[in-house]
Amino acid sequence: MNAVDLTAVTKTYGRTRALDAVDLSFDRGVTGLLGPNGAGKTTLLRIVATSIAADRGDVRLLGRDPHGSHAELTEIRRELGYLPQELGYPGDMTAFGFVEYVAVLKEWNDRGRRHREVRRVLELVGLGDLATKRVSKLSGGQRRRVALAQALLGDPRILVLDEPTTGLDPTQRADLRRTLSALGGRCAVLLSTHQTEDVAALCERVVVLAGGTVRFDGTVTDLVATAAGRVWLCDDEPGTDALVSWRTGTGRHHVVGGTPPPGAVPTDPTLEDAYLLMLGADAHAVRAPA
Ligand SMILES: Nc1ncnc2c1ncn2[C@@H]1O[C@H](COP(=O)(O)OP(=O)(O)OP(=O)(O)O)[C@@H](O)[C@H]1O
Repeated sequence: MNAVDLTAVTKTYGRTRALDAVDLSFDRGVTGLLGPNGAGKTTLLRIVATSIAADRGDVRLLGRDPHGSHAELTEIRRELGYLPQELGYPGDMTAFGFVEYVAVLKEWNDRGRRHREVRRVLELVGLGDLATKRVSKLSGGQRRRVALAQALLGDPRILVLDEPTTGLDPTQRADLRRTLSALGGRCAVLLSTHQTEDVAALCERVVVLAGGTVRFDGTVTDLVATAAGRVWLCDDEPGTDALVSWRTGTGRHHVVGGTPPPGAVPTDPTLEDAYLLMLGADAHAVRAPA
């Protein structure tokens, strides 16, 4: 039995088909979900987190149907942690108070056990020393870690993280990677991000979504291999048929796709190069604002 089994899952908002007959299964390990804006990543994560229902298709979480009975849903939610893209903090709570509030909602009724668990998850995200600080006074990255702490309550078997690295500085991102890779050994971690380097550093598996469908599902190494021989460094401005190119800090041009410019030297592709090539024209929407 997989932790998560999705079969022909479809979700439509009005006229927008956010997910179109998606088949995916997840078990132990860290899977990165990549895709341009509007690809359907958050919709997929919200379905796995039982926050919304699919219109069609079958969703099995830990072998159970989240919309079968209230008892089944409760059983699933006990084993599920969810970090949404945006999380509101009611009132002017401390970090400890907020995580404890979520623990109460998750029916951690024994006060002593609950307090120990809240302290454990705050330590796990490196916020032990800031537990008594008001959330409103924390930095954006620290607040994101409070949000992560609540998702880790009870050592879930399914962990759903929507853009967990947003707002984290490089040290915090490295700490988060260490925490998540350790968790991946015993639970199914599913995370969405726009940071291909986080996926390259952390995930065994990568799923690329675009337009509500799965464009790639495999290892990071296999995705990177699809770009072999299609990325170059050159001194002169590349031709117009390159998919994308930019001038690097060394003054050379990094060219992805198209025909090799004169004097171009092949270079090892990154996951970002492979991702851009995989999405082709759609990928420009991702890089355009940069
Ligand atoms: N509540 C909603 N009502 C209407 N349309 C929605 C709603 N939520 C999502 N959509 C639409 O569904 C599509 C998929 O959105 P979703 O948020 O799942 O994408 P995403 O890949 O997470 O995007 P992003 O990277 O921008 O967060 C988009 O076209 C979006 O506009």
